Amino acid sequence: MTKEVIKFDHVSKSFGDHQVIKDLSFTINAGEFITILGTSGCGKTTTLKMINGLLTASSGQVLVNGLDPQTTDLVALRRQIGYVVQQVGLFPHMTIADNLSITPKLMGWNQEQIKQRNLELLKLVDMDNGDYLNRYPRELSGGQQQRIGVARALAANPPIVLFDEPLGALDALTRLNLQEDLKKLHQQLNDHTFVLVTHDINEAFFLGQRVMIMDQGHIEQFADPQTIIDQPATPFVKALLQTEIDHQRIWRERHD
Ligand SMILES: Nc1ncnc2c1ncn2[C@@H]1O[C@H](COP(=O)(O)OP(=O)(O)OP(=O)(O)O)[C@@H](O)[C@H]1O
Repeated sequence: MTKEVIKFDHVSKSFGDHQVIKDLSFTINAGEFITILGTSGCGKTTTLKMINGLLTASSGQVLVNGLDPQTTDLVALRRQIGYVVQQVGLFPHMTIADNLSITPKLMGWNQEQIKQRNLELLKLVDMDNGDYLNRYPRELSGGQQQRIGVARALAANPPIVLFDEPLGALDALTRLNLQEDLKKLHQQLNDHTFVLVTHDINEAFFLGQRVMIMDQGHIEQFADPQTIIDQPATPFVKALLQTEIDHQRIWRERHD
């Protein structure tokens, strides 16, 4: 039976008199890998931040595992939701081990549990092949830092992980590798729900079991990639798909 883990019910969000999110309603089920795709400024990050309580809805209701993020305490929320951002957000003056331990410490785990979990986490993100735990973030490449960012979000094994443009700052090859690894990670974790924001159409369609296409604060289409390709719901979605077809045509013309 499918279980709803994230539910938006007629949610809107305004900053001053600028309404950024307009009457947004959707549900995400346990274990899904959802991508949110849209142009810059359409409200993707705002939507993600209303899931983990960093922003409050101006009207309507957000529910995460039946809880309202606004009225749930920080520790309970961190147990439910991991968060990975493009800027990685590792603390530069803390070792990788200490960065990974932040949430487990907050939850009162003992030293041995934390040590054990750190080793498991490095394995999960394919970084168990070197002595990374005692290094500082500046001693890792951008791709490795991003892997640690993912590991840190998974530290307390939250059932939901939110990713905000996690691969945006990486070169194309590293990005492709990490896309593959994120997909594998989701399969390996099995019942975890991933929600990933991107403006890269290929990334959205490769990773998302369902893709939420947004424009100007509302959903244009929310469906699996094949349905979107076969039956684009709106002129905006058609135009978005066309940009990708145009890119590929230009690429072929240049290289034939
Ligand atoms: N704290 C804030 N105060 C005022 N306006 C904000 C705030 N946060 C976001 N906005 C505005 O809300 C709109 C949506 O922003 P949001 O960051 O959600 O877009 P996005 O789709 O994630 O864009 P991008 O892909 O560029 O990150 C933008 O016009 C932005 O300027």
